[in-house]
Amino acid sequence: MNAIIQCQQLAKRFGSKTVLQQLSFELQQGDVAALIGPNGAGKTTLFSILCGYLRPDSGNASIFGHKAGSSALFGKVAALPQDAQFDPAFSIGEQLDFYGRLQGLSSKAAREESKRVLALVDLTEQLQHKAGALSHGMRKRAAIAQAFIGTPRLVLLDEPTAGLDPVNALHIRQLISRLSGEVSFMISSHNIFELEQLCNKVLYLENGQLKQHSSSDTTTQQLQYLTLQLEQDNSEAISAALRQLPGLIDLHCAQRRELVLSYNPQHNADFDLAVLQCLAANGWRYRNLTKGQTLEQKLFNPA
Ligand SMILES: Nc1ncnc2c1ncn2[C@@H]1O[C@H](COP(=O)(O)OP(=O)(O)OP(=O)(O)O)[C@@H](O)[C@H]1O
Repeated sequence: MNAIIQCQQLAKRFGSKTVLQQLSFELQQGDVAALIGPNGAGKTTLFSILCGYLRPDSGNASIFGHKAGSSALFGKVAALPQDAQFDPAFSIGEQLDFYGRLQGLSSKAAREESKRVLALVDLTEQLQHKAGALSHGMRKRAAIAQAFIGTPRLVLLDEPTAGLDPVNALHIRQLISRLSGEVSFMISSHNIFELEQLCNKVLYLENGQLKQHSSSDTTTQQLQYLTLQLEQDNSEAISAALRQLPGLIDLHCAQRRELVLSYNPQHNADFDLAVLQCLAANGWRYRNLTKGQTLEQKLFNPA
């Protein structure tokens, strides 16, 4: 097996707060791996260590056999940081050219590369546009394009579809799926549904610890889903209470007044009942609670 990422006993603290604890896992060539976990679980910290932006306090992280962040990985590993931004003063093309030049391309080759990666995310027309003239979704797609400059063999994407509408999110998933034959991916997201469609491996982080590390064949297929439509704008309070329920794997706000929960019925066979009991105990009214596929899956993957 060709390991692309090997982490052994990785640990990281910020001051007195332990953010990652004794994290050990391996990803193989061709894997599309999901990194999931609640807010503050340590996903971005792990990404930052893998990218070489942060050093672990102890343990090892290696990529293609080299220490994370080492110069041997230059051009082989690319990342989309969670809050990637473009400079509003320059055009998208100029900024992508700059990243291409940093990778050693000539001006002409960098311009061709900028066009190629913008075409991947359907932004060919926006080459000359400044970032400020693009919608949030377009800026996000341009940032994803930046991660594909050159020929990276591993791409780390932190929340690649956050803030995108369902159609744009679908385009990004299709792009990842199309490229996954040539490139290995590690993707962090709160949207477990998209990860289920894309990923063959799941890393579940909670409080800086790896709770599950397994193939999606054996993990996500065991998961069940609930969509909870609320009567009022009290999703934050309800989410906080539901996150305490045993068996919960992920919870996200799919849209205003709609929460989507995934859970492992092997950990809690009566999870749906527990949700109803929690709502009743707090006097929270809801409009609808459904089991199964999301609207997005029904709309875009009717088969
Ligand atoms: N530079 C820092 N200094 C101090 N604490 C930090 C720093 N970066 C992250 N943390 C803390 O480390 C913990 C993990 O943060 P991290 O951003 O890795 O979580 P996450 O899983 O990516 O969260 P989210 O899903 O909200 O993006 C949090 O408690 C956060 O407050």
